[in-house]
Formats: sequence, C-alpha cells, structure tokens
Amino acid sequence: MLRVGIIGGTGYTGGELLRLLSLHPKAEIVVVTSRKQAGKPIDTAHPNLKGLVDLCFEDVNPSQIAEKCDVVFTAVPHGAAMAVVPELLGGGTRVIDLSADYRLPVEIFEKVYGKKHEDPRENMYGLPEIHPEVRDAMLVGNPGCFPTGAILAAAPLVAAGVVERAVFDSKTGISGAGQDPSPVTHYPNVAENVNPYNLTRHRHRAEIEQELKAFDESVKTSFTPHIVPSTRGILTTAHIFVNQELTSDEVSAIYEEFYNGKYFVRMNKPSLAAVRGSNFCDIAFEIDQGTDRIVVVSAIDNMVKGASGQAIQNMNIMFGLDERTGLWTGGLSP
Ligand SMILES: NC(=O)C1=CN([C@@H]2O[C@H](COP(=O)(O)OP(=O)(O)OC[C@H]3O[C@@H](n4cnc5c(N)ncnc54)[C@H](OP(=O)(O)O)[C@@H]3O)[C@@H](O)[C@H]2O)C=CC1
Ligand SMILES: CC(=O)N[C@@H](CCC(=O)OP(=O)(O)O)C(=O)O
Repeated sequence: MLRVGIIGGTGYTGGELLRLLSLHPKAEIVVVTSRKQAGKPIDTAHPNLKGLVDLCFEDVNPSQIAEKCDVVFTAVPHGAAMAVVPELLGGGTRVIDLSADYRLPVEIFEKVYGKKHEDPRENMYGLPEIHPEVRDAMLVGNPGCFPTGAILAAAPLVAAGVVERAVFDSKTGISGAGQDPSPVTHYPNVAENVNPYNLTRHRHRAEIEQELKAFDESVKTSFTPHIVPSTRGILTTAHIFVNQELTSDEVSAIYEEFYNGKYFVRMNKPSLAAVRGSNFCDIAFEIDQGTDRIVVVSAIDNMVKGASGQAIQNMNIMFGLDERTGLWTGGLSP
C-alpha cells in the first residue's frame, strides 16, 4: 500500500483527495494536516466522509510527514507549498503540489503571481495526457483547473500545426475559488448570475501558453473566465482559428490519434453534469463551415480532473499503477 499524506486537508481539493483516496485500493491515508482544525475528526470539515476516513487532522511539520509517507499532496494556497516542499523532498517522499508553485518556470511564476519564488527548481507539469514523464518525477506541479480543460481541448490541433490562434472562453463553478467566503462567492452575487472576470489577464493564461507553445511556438492564445451558478465544473468553448481547411473526418482523426489510449479524455458531448465527480474530460467539436474557425468544447470537474483526480492520476503513474486506479467512477449526471 502507498502511504499517502495530505497537507491542507480541510479545503475543497483536500476534501476531494480524501473522498477519492478513501476508495483507492492501493493507497492508505496516513496523515492529513490542518492548522485550524488540528485534533478534530476529518468529518468535522467533510461530513460526507463520515465512516469513510477514520483519522483526525494533525498540525505536524513537513519532515514528520515525509517520514511516514511515500507521497504527499500539498493542497494549499499558492506560496504555501514552496514553504514545505523542500523539506518534504529532503525527507525522501514524492510530492504532488496542487497549487501553482511548481507549474511554471520561476521567472514566469514571479511575473504572473507577483511574488518571489522561495524554492526555484525545475518543474514537471502534471498533465499526464501530455507529459507521461511524470512517472519519473519526485515533484509534480499539478495543473490549474482552467488550463486542464483548455489545453486538452486545443492540444491535438495545435500539435498538428494547423492553429493560428485559440480563443478560450471558460465557465466555472464557484468551488474553484476555494472554501474561504468572499464577495465573489457570496450567494446573492452568484445565484442566477454570470460573472466575467480577469477578461484578458487571468494568471492561468501563462500555463495555457506554456503548454500549447511547446507544440507550436507560433500559436496565439487568449483566455477569458466566467463564474456561473454551479458548485463544480468548467466548460470551455475554444474558438480555434486554423490555417487550412479541414474536414470533420480529418479533425476527428487528429483527436482520435492524439488521445488514443488516454482513458480520461473522451470524445463525448460535453456538459458539466456528465463529468461531475469524475476524472473525465469530455470533448466535442464542430467546424464552422466556410470559415477558418473550429469550435471545440471541453468539460471537466474542476475539483477532479481539474485538481484532485488528476493529482491521483499522477500518483498512480508515478508509482507504476494503472492510471485509472481508484478513479473508476463516472459522472453524476443528471
Ligand atoms: N478549488 C479548485 O477547484 C482548485 C484549486 N486548486 C489549487 O489547490 C490549492 C488548494 O485549493 P482549495 O482546496 O480550493 O483551497 P481551500 O482554500 O479550500 O483550502 C486550503 C487548505 O490549505 C490549508 N492552508 C492554508 N494556508 C496554509 C499554509 N500557509 N500552510 C499549510 N496549510 C495551509 C487550509 O487549512 P488550515 O488553514 O486549517 O491549515 C486548507 O485546508 C490552491 O493552491 C488552489 O489554487 C487547483 C485546482 C482547482
Ligand atoms: C472561480 C475561481 O475563482 N477560480 C479560480 C481558479 C482556481 C484554480 O483552480 O486554479 P489555481 O490552482 O491556479 O488557483 C480563479 O479564477 O482564480
């Protein structure tokens, strides 16, 4: 059994890690941290897990955690992971970080996040459909939720060298903002409403660019997010402008070949409901006949394929398990 630790166990992604790992046949959760809820049972923060995870939150230091664990998930805010990762790695454990601390080269991170990186080191971007090399990594920077849906939607066409520009328009559920309440997440501001934000400069644009430009340096990208009145899920509409005419069969072949053997990407009508609670990314496309545009739509659960499920997929690959282990569940639709 893999001995697993979670730093930041009271949060939304920590709760999803606990929910999914409690069903994982090859993982045993041995330590879950919280500074504010230390000593309390897991189900005080996550009532849905009563009877499933029989542990209490602990406030312990990273080297004590490393001693007990083969792998540790850091499900903490940006900037907090880099404060614990060096000690975890020094203790010999492998780390999957759900924050943005290890997704970008240091100079880009510092520019985008406006803070100094305290632990500059090479990063391994944990989008396993594109980076199977995660298998050998000691530290994986698990992707952001929006970049996961956007990159998976566009990567096959960008890798085929046919894309001039990709414009991503994403709608997200509110859990992407984490558990701390704010005016943005306040019910009257979210219910029966759609809120666009960071129209041109959302920090996730850097991740999207990093991954797509690795396939084709000349591709141009734009990204605009919106919050919709849903707890979970991200639906991304990608307007992809191409440099040549393609038939529907040709585009289908490009996607089928790119995602051949990639279990968690399905060519399937995307909807938030169909992927809710699951690690799937559903993708469909339509060619805008007579124009240079292909509309590609993807749907993920931001907390599963967009965070904790993908992190467990990475763990499975890093430890030589079938990537699907513990992630068998379908979506909760309808
Ligand atoms: N929500 C989402 O859909 C997604 C989130 N992410 C990223 O995952 C990370 C976690 O997100 P999320 O679960 O939403 O966040 P939450 O705000 O819901 O939870 C944060 C957790 O981190 C702990 N924590 C906070 N500050 C520190 C610190 N300085 N040191 C140690 N622990 C700390 C908190 O517990 P306590 O204060 O008790 O210690 C809490 O358990 C973030 O970096 C986020 O950007 C990534 C993809 C999707
Ligand atoms: C609704 C909402 O606020 N969403 C978050 C996305 C959070 C996320 O998952 O990404 P990171 O891990 O990079 O923080 C946002 O736009 O900042």
